[in-house]
Amino acid sequence: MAEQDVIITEVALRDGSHAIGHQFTVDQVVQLSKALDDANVPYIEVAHGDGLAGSSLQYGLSKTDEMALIEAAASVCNNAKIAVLLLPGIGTVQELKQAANIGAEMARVATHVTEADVSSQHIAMAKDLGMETVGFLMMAHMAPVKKLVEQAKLMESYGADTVYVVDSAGALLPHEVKARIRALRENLQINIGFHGHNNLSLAMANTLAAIEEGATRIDGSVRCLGAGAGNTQTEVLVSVLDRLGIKTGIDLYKMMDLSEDIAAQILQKPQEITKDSLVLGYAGVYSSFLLHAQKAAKQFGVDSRDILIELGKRRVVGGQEDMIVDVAAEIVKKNTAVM
Ligand SMILES: CC[C@H](O)CC(=O)C(=O)O
Ligand SMILES: [Mn+2]
Repeated sequence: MAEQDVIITEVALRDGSHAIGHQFTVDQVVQLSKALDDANVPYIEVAHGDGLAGSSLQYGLSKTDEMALIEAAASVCNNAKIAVLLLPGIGTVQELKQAANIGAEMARVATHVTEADVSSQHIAMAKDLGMETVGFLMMAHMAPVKKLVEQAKLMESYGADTVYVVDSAGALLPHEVKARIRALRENLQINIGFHGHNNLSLAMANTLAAIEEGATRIDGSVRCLGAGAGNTQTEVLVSVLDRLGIKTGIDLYKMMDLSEDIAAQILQKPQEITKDSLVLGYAGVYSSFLLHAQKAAKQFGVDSRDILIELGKRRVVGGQEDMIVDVAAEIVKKNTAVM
């Protein structure tokens, strides 16, 4: 029997960046990475929430240069491999090279679910750099299964070792996850992964549905330290998989301890499904939009849920963060006209 049936990537140090306004410090990253490595977590993703070079006015400025965070994480891990996320158009092959030089061993190249073709250069470069490569198809609820398969096959043809179904909005229902993973399983030769968000309280159910259909690469965030309501909670996932007899190779007690002692201290407030994170899942909006929408709601004196619902109707995708303020301003205009 294999040592691991399911391989977990811990994403708190990248996806969790959204939840804390990209304020990670070297000290936090060192503490968490060291503990995750000690708990035998195989992959730890570290980067700005929006991937390499995400630090900007558009996406939010990082407190600490992400390269310093990546280097710090790599320097304290004995077994865990450091993964980085890269969204072509935000990050470039230059940042990828830099990350590889300082210890990143896995490149996860993320595109909108219908735009896999923009990943070919970055996947090829990651392979040239000797990195393990992942194609990350975001906002997977926005494309029909056939389209998703077509896009995943493109990533496979560029050399990706794994393709992920990414439920960025936490909008997918378990039967929708099943259909997607099954179709990928039937049509691709490479590993299939799943990345969930808990906005509709379905991250665990969706993850189990994905595993049932053959996904072997799964993302989790300890203490739900991820965008929106967070991701599938890693320590809970490890417990559930253990009960199912599915091996992750992760030490459960150590995972629970680091959740309590380190991750909980990083969160500015305990992670829960709030009215706003719930609306992300309900309306199908990118989880990373949460803090931006809340900020705009405050600035314009409107209900953040109205902004998110409208963004969902307009099918706004990553990279269109400027629309959040536009929508808030339009709601004010509309409300004033009615008065
Ligand atoms: C903005 C990138 C995004 O946070 C990637 C991701 O984790 C997702 O789409 O869920
Ligand atoms: Mn995510």
